[in-house]
Amino acid sequence: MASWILAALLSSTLTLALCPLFYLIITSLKHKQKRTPSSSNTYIQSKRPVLPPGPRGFPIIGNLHLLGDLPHQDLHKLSQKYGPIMHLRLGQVPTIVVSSPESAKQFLKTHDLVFASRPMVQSEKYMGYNFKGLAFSPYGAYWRNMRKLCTLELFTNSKIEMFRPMRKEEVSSLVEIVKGAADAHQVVCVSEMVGKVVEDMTYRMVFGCKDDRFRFKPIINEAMKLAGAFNIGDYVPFLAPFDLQGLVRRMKVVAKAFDKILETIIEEHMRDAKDQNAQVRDFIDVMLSLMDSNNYMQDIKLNKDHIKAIIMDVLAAGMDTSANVVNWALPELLRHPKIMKRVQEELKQVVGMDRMVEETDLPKLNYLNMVIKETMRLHPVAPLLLPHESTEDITINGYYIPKKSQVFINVWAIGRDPNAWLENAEEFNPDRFINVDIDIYGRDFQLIPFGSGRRGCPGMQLGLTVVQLILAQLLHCFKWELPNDMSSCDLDMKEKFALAMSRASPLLAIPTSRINVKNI
Ligand code: HEM
Repeated sequence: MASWILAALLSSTLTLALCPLFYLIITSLKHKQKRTPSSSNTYIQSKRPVLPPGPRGFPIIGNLHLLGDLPHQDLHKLSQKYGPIMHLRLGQVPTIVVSSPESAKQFLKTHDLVFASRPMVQSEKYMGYNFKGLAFSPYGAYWRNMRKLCTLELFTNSKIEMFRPMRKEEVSSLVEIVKGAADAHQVVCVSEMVGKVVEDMTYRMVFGCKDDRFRFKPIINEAMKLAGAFNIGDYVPFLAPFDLQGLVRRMKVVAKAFDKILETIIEEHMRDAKDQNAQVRDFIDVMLSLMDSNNYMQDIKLNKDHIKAIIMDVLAAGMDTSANVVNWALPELLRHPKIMKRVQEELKQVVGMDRMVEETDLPKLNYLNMVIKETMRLHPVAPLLLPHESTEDITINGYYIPKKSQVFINVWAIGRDPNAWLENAEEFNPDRFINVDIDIYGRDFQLIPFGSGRRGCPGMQLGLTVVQLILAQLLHCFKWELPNDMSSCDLDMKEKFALAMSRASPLLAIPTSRINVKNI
């Protein structure tokens, strides 16, 4: 971070003409005029709405220097000083950080419509077919149509149901591989195996198969890295043409590689669709069938680029998110053996010891579902959600929020808010949900790992089904221990920030078979 800020400063001093600098200084001064001193009371008492409190910034970079490798944690610390609605300037972009359940409700429910847009970032321009995807499209008719397409055609309950046999097959292959390792007393890389099974499930849903030609993972990993990076071109727009970090160059490489594979796959699907007996098997078939039909997509004639952009979103949004939840839950259970034992007792009661878990068992696994909630409270895979953007000036709690402010909802901080989670907010304790009516679907603002409101996750049900099934199966079929006599206190729980936050180091563990092996 520091190196590219320095690079930006140096090159801006050396290469920029005077005009943009004057413009910047004047813009900075305008921002400062709207600010008042740093006590939050002063803000509320003032008659004219003022920006929320926040740290002072430097010209050009604003407060960018305050964000390190784990920006959600840096913003959490700052919000402890400046309050639950805080203002920063990241480069030239006014940014609001929201860090309490009550204020999140104001942004995502009371004023949902005003904050339903997304900032127009370079990654989406270059890798998202010029804003044709769903996740990073600005709010408007296009986004509404694409959202309808996804919720009415792709992520429906009937589609989730249609892919149930496929999920069963994939989880059974995972169990077989782990069983092989258990029989040989081998250490397995849980993170890698879970990542692979979610990846294969996603390919089969989107493309109808998991052909080795379609190994998108390295491309998606690079795309996620680029989309999650703080790109100076987004924050100091007049520096965008210089591509100081070389990110745009890499985005173009990703876009080209992705497009080449997708073009082949879509062409193959189009050829197959000409067959009279062709069936709709996967997401591409569904979208191709909408290309020629008169449908609800007013004014939008669906073409290949729309389909490719939606596929990019589904691969990026669907794979790492679900895998990361499982990869945070298992180490928490290894660190808390009593909780692990309780989950396994529940599995024994509900499923029995002579068969594997079926999806019909999942709603009955109450304690497992509490473990998942608790995991997502402490380890939300999108700790700042995706950035929202305001479409008009608005005043909230007496604070002026300018149009085109970027808004981060810090769900990582909200999950640790001691006012919302009274007892030992930092402690992993699923029992806190016993007889407590807090759900995970966006209704209760102290727990919103899928966001809430118009931009909330449309793949939530699908993601949760995958998480529950894999976790239940791994815990039912196997006992788990840490390798090399490692104690649970030594388990590294460091985070790696990205669009989907993962563990910094992969989880290694030793499985031992737990249920009657003949029935695996
Ligand atoms: C456990 C797994 C998942 C988690 C934790 C998760 C979380 C999220 C979050 C936090 C957002 C942003 C909400 C906001 O900005 O307010 C989001 C958006 C989105 N998610 Fe998910 N997600 C998961 C699984 C999935 C799956 C499986 C899919 C699709 C296959 C998916 C598709 C999307 C899309 C398309 C958006 C953008 C929605 C929009 O901007 O309108 N997600 N997700």
